[in-house]
Amino acid sequence: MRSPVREIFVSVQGEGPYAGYRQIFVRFPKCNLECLYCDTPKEWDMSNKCMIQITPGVNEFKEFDNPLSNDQVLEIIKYYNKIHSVSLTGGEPLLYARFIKELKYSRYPLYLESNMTLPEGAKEIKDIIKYVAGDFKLKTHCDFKGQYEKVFNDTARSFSILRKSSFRDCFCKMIITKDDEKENMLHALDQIKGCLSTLILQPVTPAEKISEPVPVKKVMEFQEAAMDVIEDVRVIPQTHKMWGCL
Ligand SMILES: C[S@@+](CC[C@H](N)C(=O)[O-])C[C@H]1O[C@@H](n2cnc3c(N)ncnc32)[C@H](O)[C@@H]1O
Ligand SMILES: Nc1nc2[nH]cc(C(=O)O)c2c(=O)[nH]1
Ligand code: SF4
Ligand SMILES: [Mg+2]
Repeated sequence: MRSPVREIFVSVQGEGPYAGYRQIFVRFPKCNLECLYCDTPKEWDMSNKCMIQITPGVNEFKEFDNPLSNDQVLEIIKYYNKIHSVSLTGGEPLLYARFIKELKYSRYPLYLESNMTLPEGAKEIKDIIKYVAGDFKLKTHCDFKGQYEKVFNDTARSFSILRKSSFRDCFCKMIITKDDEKENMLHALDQIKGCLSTLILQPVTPAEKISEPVPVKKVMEFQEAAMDVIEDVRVIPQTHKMWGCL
């Protein structure tokens, strides 16, 4: 099987409870959502090459023709040493669940970075993902075109499918902007609390369409309220942006 891949590189995980671990990032193109704060470019067509990093930390890339086969991706993964896990990200990796299923013989464990809105994709890959970094998008994060209730329910279903188990860790990242309301965060958390090891409150990094940061007081209030629901609630901003790694 083949899939378009935007880029493959080695970096240090910058978000959530695994921040600091050395990972391979496999970034798929395209997404089913358009979050206002998204820091990943959207434009993509099949004439784009897949950019493969040669040396970790160095911005030199080899170009591969798209789409890539599973075997090619597995070979590229094998090429890098001393890796904690392979972050499957995007865009939205669950759009490529059938392709990801064929990466089960990866040299390193698979770490899914997902918006969790595609439960059918979640079902396909639930047995091969060791780490789930799942976002729960709140109402203000994009234009849900009147469909937020469906997105909300699909997200809760995906968390239930990919819940923590003896084999798998599952945590949730909620991006917090100045416009988010505590009640919406708590309503979301209530649906998924039994599926998680940890809730990460990730203050938005100001981007093109969201230029203002979230006030510290707001984040502290969100954390305090969330701790009534689950024990482990941490505030961790995107750390890779601080030192300029990919
Ligand atoms: C680019 S997304 C790709 C994976 C998947 N589509 C998702 O949204 O989880 C990776 C992570 O970056 C986060 N992110 C993107 N832009 C951000 C920003 N401006 N501030 C904080 N987090 C951001 C997303 O919320 C998500 O947790
Ligand atoms: N260093 C680093 N950490 C990350 N954690 C999640 C990322 C993503 O874009 O999915 C990301 C990323 O792009 N870079
Ligand atoms: S779901 Fe992820 S990739 Fe898609 S727009 Fe939102 S942050 Fe960007
Ligand atoms: Mg990123």
